[in-house]
Amino acid sequence: MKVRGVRGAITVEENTAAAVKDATRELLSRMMELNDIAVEDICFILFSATADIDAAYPASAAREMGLDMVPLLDVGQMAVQNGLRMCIRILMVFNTEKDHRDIKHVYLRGARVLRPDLIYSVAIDGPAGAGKSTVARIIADKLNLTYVDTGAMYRAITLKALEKGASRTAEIINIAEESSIEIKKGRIYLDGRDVTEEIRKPSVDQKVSKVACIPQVRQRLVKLQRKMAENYGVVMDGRDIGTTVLPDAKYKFYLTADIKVRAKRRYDEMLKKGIKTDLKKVEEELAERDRQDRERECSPLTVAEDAVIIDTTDKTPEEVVEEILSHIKRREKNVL
Ligand SMILES: Nc1ncnc2c1ncn2[C@@H]1O[C@H](COP(=O)(O)OP(=O)(O)O)[C@@H](O)[C@H]1O
Ligand SMILES: Nc1ccn([C@@H]2O[C@H](COP(=O)(O)OP(=O)(O)O)[C@@H](O)[C@H]2O)c(=O)n1
Repeated sequence: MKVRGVRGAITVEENTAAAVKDATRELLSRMMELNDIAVEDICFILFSATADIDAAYPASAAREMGLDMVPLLDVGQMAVQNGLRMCIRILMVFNTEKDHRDIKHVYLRGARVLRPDLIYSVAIDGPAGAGKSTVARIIADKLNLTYVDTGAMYRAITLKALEKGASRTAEIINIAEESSIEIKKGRIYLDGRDVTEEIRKPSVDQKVSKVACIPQVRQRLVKLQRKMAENYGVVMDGRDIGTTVLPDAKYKFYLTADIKVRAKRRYDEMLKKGIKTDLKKVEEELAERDRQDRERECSPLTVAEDAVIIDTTDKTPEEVVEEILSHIKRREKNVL
């Protein structure tokens, strides 16, 4: 095992013990979760706070989280003219097998401005089967960003509506408003239940675009999606990311491919999962879903003005990833 360090920072809105402890807990949990750090792997943790924070020691929140066997030290942050105010910084040193390039440093809330080179958003939109999720996952991994599959969120609401036999718009809106949806380590949780596989069922495929047409459902999910991108650097894929969810995303891509090729990809995927189907039927369903996604009134599938369009018809996923990374590398110096 090697000894490595991970950095993090977060801002607080007010100088109260509750705000300091809340922020410290949020930051520490996120640093440990993203880097697979167990308590027994931590060597020590240093905390600093700017001079405008004196309501509580950040380390006291760590102790309350069960890190009382870990050496902890609070120090005052050096004051620099016009430096970020109300900020808590953390340096955690721990044992790991990871390469230092794979360490995910975490900058939350107002502290994002400290490392714009690490924390930015990539939006990937396009129709079904264009290859969005395949490449988004790889890109997120290579850039140390968090992958957010927004289609999975619409699918989760659709799954719950099917399970509850809810078909009226008002009932579906209610489900969207009362449900908890979380994405952790590439898996999607609906009210705490892992539904990653279930949301890919053909019955969900058939209904999801209808659910996604309901403006109130979109409002609720877009709010959650923006919150995720506010807190972490993300690669987010969907239909309206570059146009509506993250219109200020630093990078925007629109993937497309011939409908016959997209249908064949989806058909092969289903065969692999042991789902017997008919290629023509898959193509018809895909075309119908595209139609509903393009024609709906609320945030339809369109190309953002500033998106780079990539036709993946004759490209392998590796070629698409290379093309996307070549655009990003022009502006980001840390990308290999
Ligand atoms: N460029 C590509 N060439 C060939 N197959 C691909 C390509 N991109 C994705 N695939 C395959 O096509 C299927 C659909 O891709 P996916 O990434 O799920 O598309 P989307 O997220 O746009 O719906 C997957 O089985 C994936 O392995
Ligand atoms: N940002 C998004 C993402 C998905 N969706 C809807 O959710 C459906 C499923 O999205 P998905 O990305 O899982 O679909 P696939 O392309 O993977 O089949 C889409 O057909 C859209 O109707 C949306 O409206 N807006």
